[in-house]
Amino acid sequence: MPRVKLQRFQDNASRPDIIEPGKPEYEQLGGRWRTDFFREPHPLTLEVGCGKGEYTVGLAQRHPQRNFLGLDIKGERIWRGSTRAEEMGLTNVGFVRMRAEALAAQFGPGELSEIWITFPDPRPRDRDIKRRLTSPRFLALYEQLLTPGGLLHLKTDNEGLFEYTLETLAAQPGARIERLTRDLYAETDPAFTETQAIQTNFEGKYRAIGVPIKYVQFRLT
Ligand SMILES: C[S@@+](CC[C@H](N)C(=O)[O-])C[C@H]1O[C@@H](n2cnc3c(N)ncnc32)[C@H](O)[C@@H]1O
Repeated sequence: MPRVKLQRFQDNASRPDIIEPGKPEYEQLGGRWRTDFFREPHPLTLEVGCGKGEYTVGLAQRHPQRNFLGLDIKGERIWRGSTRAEEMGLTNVGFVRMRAEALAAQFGPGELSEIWITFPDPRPRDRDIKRRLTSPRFLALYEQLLTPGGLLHLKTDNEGLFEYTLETLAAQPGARIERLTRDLYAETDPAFTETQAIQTNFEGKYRAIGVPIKYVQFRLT
């Protein structure tokens, strides 16, 4: 393994803001994240597939009265988010290295106030539908972990995944779409201002080449 990567993994192992396999808190904080992990027991927002954590850190900076967790399977990406949060002196942000499939082992029922799904891998092949982060299997998981009426947000460049998600929501009893746009940055409605304010790494790349960003905000209950 390259030396820099190894060093980052070692950093992750000693950072209290990162929960990952091998640490005593891993899969032990369910129902207690707000009180036992964060400094203040504020409402908790989770970003699934946070990559380098720009969005989680950006949200945490804008909302000091809330707590934010970025989740990703890649330790090196999480290291970047954690490093940025540390440089900014943020105390309302953390990261967890795990697969989203195992969410129910990490969080208690109703523990999350909001979930962001930002530029998930589109998984276009039929045999990978189950792995899409907005497939019925994942929506059922999110519903279990969200407070009743909790908000979900999807941002994506990918038309196929976006339309798939809308079809899935239409077939989901109780699901309600609150806001929807197929071109977020063309919107002048102030309802979208907050969502335009922070960009993920992938979002910046797609915007730079003129790909419209799709966004939907919804509730499952
Ligand atoms: C296309 S990148 C987007 C990263 C970031 N959200 C952004 O917009 O810049 C997708 C991210 O999701 C993570 N990921 C994909 N499948 C995952 C899974 N099942 N559980 C956790 N993370 C996953 C990948 O490691 C990657 O960092």
